[in-house]
Amino acid sequence: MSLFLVNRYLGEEEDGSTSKESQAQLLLAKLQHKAKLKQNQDLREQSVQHEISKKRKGDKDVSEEPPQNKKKTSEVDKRDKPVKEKKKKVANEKKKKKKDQPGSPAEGLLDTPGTEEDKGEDKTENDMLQPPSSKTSAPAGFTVLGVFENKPVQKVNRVLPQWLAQPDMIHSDIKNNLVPISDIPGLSAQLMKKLQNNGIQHFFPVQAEVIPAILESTQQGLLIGHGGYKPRDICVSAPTGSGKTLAFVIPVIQALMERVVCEVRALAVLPTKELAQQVCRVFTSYAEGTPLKVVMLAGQRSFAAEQALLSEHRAGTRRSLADIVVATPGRLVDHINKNSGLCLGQLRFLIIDEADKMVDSMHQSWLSQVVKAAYRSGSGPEAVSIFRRTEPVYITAASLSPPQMPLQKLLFSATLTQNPEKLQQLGLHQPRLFSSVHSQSDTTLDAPTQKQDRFDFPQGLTEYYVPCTLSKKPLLVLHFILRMKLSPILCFTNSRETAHRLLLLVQLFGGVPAAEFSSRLSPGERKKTLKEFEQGKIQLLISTDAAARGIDINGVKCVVNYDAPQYIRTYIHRIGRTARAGKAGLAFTFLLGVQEKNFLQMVTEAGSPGIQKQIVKPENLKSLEARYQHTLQELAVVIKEEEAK
Ligand SMILES: Nc1ncnc2c1ncn2[C@@H]1O[C@H](COP(=O)(O)OP(=O)(O)OP(=O)(O)O)[C@@H](O)[C@H]1O
Repeated sequence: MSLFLVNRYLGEEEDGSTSKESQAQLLLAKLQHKAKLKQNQDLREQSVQHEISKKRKGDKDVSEEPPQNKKKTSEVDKRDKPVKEKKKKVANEKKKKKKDQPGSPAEGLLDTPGTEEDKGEDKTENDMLQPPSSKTSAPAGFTVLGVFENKPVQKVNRVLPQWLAQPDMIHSDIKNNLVPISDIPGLSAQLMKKLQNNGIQHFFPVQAEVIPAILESTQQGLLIGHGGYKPRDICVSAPTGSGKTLAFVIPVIQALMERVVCEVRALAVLPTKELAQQVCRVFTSYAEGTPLKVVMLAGQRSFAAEQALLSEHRAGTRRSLADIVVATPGRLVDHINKNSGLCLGQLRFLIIDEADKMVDSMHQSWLSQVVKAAYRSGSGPEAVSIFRRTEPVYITAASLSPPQMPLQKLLFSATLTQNPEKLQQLGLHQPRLFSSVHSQSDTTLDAPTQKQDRFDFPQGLTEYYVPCTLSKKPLLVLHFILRMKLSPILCFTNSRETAHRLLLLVQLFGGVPAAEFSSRLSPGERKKTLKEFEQGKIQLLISTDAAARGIDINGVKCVVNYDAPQYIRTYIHRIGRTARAGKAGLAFTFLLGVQEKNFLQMVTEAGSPGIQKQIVKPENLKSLEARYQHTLQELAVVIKEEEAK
């Protein structure tokens, strides 16, 4: 039995009682009647047509009469003429009127609909070449297909992700935004005492913002994030010398200081040995008096020595000897691959300092190796405990539900990239950005005008550029140090050869304790040189970009860019070696004529508060000139001797 009754239309029902057969017959009869009526009508039309054509034939016969009869017809024509002329006149007037109308075909725009006759007469050769569509006006409310207009294409704006577009703002004015250390919740009395002993009574703005944010993510202890969720990763972009190091050292020490078992729970990765040493020193200083142990993996010691510092094996079991590891990426990867004593299975904080530089070195795939090691599940009882963790692929309710120890990334830089594609390589989890750059709070970046990222410059810095020629550059350095007494000066060159030759020249000239800092020196020699510069034994340090990033040398009054830096990031890090911690500092950049325009544009676009022109008059250099020329000759000899070696 069917579930539905399907009603079919069977024609109009005259009587509900009529059977289906009689209905069909009635329908058929109706149709036949209609067909007959149509047939009759056709026949009537045909006979009318026939009559008309017969009549026309008769007319034609008359027109084809011999000429004598034509006069008659012409008279008929004459009689008809005024009527015809009248018609023509009306038609012409119509045409004229149409031409005068704005938007008429005369202006090459749309046709107004006219009679067939009009159309035929108006058609010119040009009109015939026009595509038919352009000659037809569109009835109101309809779009004419096939008519293509040149519409301006809308510009596509790059839209920054919310977290990048709307960061937590950090004051760039250090001096007027100091926060007493006691105002920051969650710091132990022991750590506060340590800070005070190190002469720190107040936190700088970046520290006041970032320390509580990191501590908040550890409120539930180290094993589980806030509310059971994985904590948000943190990115910090703040000027050079604004105190970013303590912004991660203090909360990490605070979070780990009550740990029971020693395991590597914090790993700080830095691009150079010198920076790793510097950060390791700060960690060690604040870990003093706590059970925490800090180990550096930067190739300062032999691999075996570093191995011994990391862990020991007793009765067949591994025991970690490090809570905090500070490393360079290359050496770290070596230990991950070759040293079973390094276990990152319980890593809680991954600190990436100079993060933009570290993103650039991502081709070495150090980060993926660290993350892989951190999520490698152990084989012991850990494998089934809370310490087991799986690398989240997609964030879903299911992937977030099993509680597991979180791995939180903390990124720091003075020139953190705003390029989401670059940042994506870091695999950040719901990142939160702290930034002192105000100019890009807008959510959209106008791609063509926004050529480069904008950065915040140190508050106490004054920037100058010095127009000069190639041959006068060394003389200018001597003038700055001997006549203007701007020492200690940190002078940057673009190559280690230039650094070395400039040092030879300054040494030959005499009167200035100087040294070089580049890859020509061994790590030990570099360490010694930095120490002597800091102690004031060296007044002029001539360096490659090896000392451009992160190096914190107390009391550098002046930075000189002997060679103009090619990239804005390099410039910002170089000049950031002075004017640190809210102090004053000077930066001079020597510019050749051809470099001026591009360099000044680069610096202005990056958000420099203003770079001033400093002209050194030739007469100011005169007193040094004769000795300088003599020294140049001596230099040529010395270089020849060096090359001969
Ligand atoms: N709260 C503070 N009070 C006084 N001095 C501080 C404070 N915090 C940091 N400093 C000092 O400021 C100097 C710069 O700090 P730090 O090296 O951390 O800067 P940074 O932001 O990491 O700079 P860069 O981007 O160049 O690496 C250091 O000498 C440090 O000891």
